[in-house]
Amino acid sequence: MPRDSVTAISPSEAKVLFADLASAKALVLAVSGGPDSTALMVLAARWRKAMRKGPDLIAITVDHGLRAEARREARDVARLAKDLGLSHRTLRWRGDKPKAGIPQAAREARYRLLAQAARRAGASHILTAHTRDDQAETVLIRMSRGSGITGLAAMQRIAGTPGHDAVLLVRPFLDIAKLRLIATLKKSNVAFADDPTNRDAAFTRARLRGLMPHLASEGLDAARLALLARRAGRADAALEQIVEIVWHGLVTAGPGRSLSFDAGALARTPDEILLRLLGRAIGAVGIEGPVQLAKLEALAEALRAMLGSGIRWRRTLAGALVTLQNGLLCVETAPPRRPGHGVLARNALTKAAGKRAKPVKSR
Ligand SMILES: Nc1ncnc2c1ncn2[C@@H]1O[C@H](COP(=O)(O)OP(=O)(O)OP(=O)(O)O)[C@@H](O)[C@H]1O
Repeated sequence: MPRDSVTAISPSEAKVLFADLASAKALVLAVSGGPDSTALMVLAARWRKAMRKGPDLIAITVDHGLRAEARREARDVARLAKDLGLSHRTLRWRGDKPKAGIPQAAREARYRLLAQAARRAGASHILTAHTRDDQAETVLIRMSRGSGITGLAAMQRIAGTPGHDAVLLVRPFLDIAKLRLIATLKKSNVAFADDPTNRDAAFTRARLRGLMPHLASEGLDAARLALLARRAGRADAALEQIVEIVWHGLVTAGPGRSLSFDAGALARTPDEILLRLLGRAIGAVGIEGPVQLAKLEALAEALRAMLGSGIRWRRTLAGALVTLQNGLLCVETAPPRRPGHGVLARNALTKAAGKRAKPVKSR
């Protein structure tokens, strides 16, 4: 990174970063106590102080109960919040912790607690301190999984809070280098916590973070990866808009929650659009959650081969039944599995459909 770009964030720059939030009633700041979120708290507090009227700011720290130091770090955040004139609460993740998949479970618990706190405070938005470096790592993770355009678009500045869509999640620092946030804290002599799990090679993200300097020496630095995300995001938004128009032109609501499409029109639709139409339809009527991209691709490919053949064709995916007959593609909720047959019935159904049952998120 060029030396001149490692400058502290100025008050006028912070004003631009938070500008669209000025009319909110209240905002929750998600503050772990690490450098990024400590900078979020400091900059948001100064921004608010400079305004006569503006949102109430509530800093929230989630103690996941996973590290001994977490309690002390939460107390340090509380102390700094008080110095900055902000209200602060520490919320604890109670109950049994899973043996595997701790980062994902902690993340879900964190967003649940933050969304609850936001609702209680009448806050429309939760602000996190994700930086351009986090965005770059997310792009690398998605690349390693062979993600499509939607996945490569990585994180958005504003999106629904995962699992709690009614509260918006805002990432004002998504285009800001982490080093600039550290420079901001150093300039103001504000201390922050160091979480060693950020360097723990047991986690994919930490391992990819370790690769960043090597990739940067070949030109694949955080700025380039974030640029890729932005361009993918632009293409993804355009595709979604086209899909929206095509959807309304092609879809007919049938009995129950069923949806049908003219097979001839689908046959003329480009692969990416056909894929997204199918994904939407299955997402709307399926009862087993989001569908994995690779499974959707396999279904769309099989369907493409049958469109126009005149042959009756059926598949189930993610709790949706997809039927092609009489020139129509119908997508409806799959019939319930027979009670008492558990795994056997499930396997028989999915084997017949040539699919594995458990869907996971599509990217
Ligand atoms: N314990 C915590 N308490 C409050 N906020 C937190 C906590 N941990 C993380 N955050 C918020 O989430 C942001 C991202 O943190 P981190 O990158 O560690 O989380 P993550 O699990 O990768 O999040 P995501 O999955 O949403 O990318 C932080 O900048 C901070 O705003």
